[in-house]
Amino acid sequence: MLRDKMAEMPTTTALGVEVPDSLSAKYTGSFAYFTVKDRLPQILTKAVDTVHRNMETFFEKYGQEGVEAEKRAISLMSKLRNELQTDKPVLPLTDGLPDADQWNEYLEHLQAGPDTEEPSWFKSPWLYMECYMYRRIQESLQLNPPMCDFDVFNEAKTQSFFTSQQAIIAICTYFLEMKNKIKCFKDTQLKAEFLLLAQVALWGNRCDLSISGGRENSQKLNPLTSLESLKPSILVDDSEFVWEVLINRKKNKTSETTCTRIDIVLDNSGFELVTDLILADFLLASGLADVIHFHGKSIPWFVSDTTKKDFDWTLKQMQAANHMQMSRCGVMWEKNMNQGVWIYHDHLFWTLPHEFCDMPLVAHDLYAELQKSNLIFFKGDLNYRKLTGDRKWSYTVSFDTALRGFQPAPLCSLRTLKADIQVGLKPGQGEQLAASDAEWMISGRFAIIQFSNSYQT
Ligand SMILES: O=P(O)(O)OC[C@@]1(O)O[C@H](CO)[C@@H](O)[C@@H]1O
Ligand SMILES: [Mn+2]
Repeated sequence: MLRDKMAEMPTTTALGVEVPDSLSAKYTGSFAYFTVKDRLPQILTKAVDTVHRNMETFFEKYGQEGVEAEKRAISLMSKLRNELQTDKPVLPLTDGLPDADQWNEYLEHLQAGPDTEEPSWFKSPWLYMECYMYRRIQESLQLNPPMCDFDVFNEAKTQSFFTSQQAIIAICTYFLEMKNKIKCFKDTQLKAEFLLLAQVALWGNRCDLSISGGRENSQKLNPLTSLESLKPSILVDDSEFVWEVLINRKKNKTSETTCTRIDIVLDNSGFELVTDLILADFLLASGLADVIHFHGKSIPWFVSDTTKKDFDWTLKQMQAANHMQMSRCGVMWEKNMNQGVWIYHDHLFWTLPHEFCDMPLVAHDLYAELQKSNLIFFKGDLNYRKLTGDRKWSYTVSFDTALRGFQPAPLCSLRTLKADIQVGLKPGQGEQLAASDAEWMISGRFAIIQFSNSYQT
């Protein structure tokens, strides 16, 4: 039973460091508390409004049956909002989706845990409760066909793509001009371009619709013009180590058969996804990689996270754009997918509540898949929270310690800080930031490029 396995998870790290408590809304004043109290209800209200606004369309498409299904879905989401706001106990899932049992086993694990109280919104771990909310939104639709495939966040995601057009055009134009010369680049030039595109993908993570509570949050300005001024805001910059892994692998290639695989665990669709696709294209064009594996979400998640539908829509939208550079990128990227040098996965694990250190136990197939990678990029804040277990680590605990054995391959987090958790800082660095900017961990103004190479084969 998963519950028994989870119960065996050590409470100290391999280095004997006590594993701290999880972030939780039980800590009033924490970002978790503010999120559960204010932000999640806002996101839920927007989701209900979106379903409401589509009533007409549903009637045209599905007649009265569709309208009745919508009304039932709305009432389930409204009930969910009430449970959240009144700190009701967590309920098991009833929609019979393939992951429902794993969710319910996780709930049993919490119920059997040391806390005497029933798992609930303002008492249980923040990571669990926030993930659970998005899975309950899916349940409210799944239980009411033909709503099953309706994405309550689709409008916001597509809108975010369109309002980022100028920025997308700017980075596509830059990339294509650079790509035309790439075959003549020396390693120093390749390195400069890698560092630049990694930073574009890093700051692309600010375009996230969960932190904005579902409000518009796209990239309007050309991101290339602000990179230099943003460098001091990168609190941990391990990009040199990442570069070393890439260039050493390229230099030590013994034969054409040696295949370098890079994985990108995606985050938000829209502008951030385009920055990830440009980075992926560069890694292939530079010869630093031979194949890129993308990992997206299997259901609509944290408002703007990328699903397969979003990924495919973005490629189509790029190809159909009436701007040449966008369209040329879209055509190249569609070709990469068709030729199998870009591969898309959406394992159910990414939309479970688990910390990544549980992956070998809970999703051994995915862990084994990631062990085939030569380097894994994890985009964004939620992935960082899961990498580090969303726990109350002190700032100076090492990234490796916080990973608690999650080491499938060399890995790098590209994350703008939007939750009150950060490890791997220098002594005094966190305190200094807190003194100068009370919101340094939640505003998205700061970022990290954090690398771990202590993978275990
Ligand atoms: O993973 P992302 O898109 O970078 O950020 C997700 C996020 O907006 O949602 C949570 C707060 O609601 C935090 O993890 C973070 O602020
Ligand atoms: Mn996200």
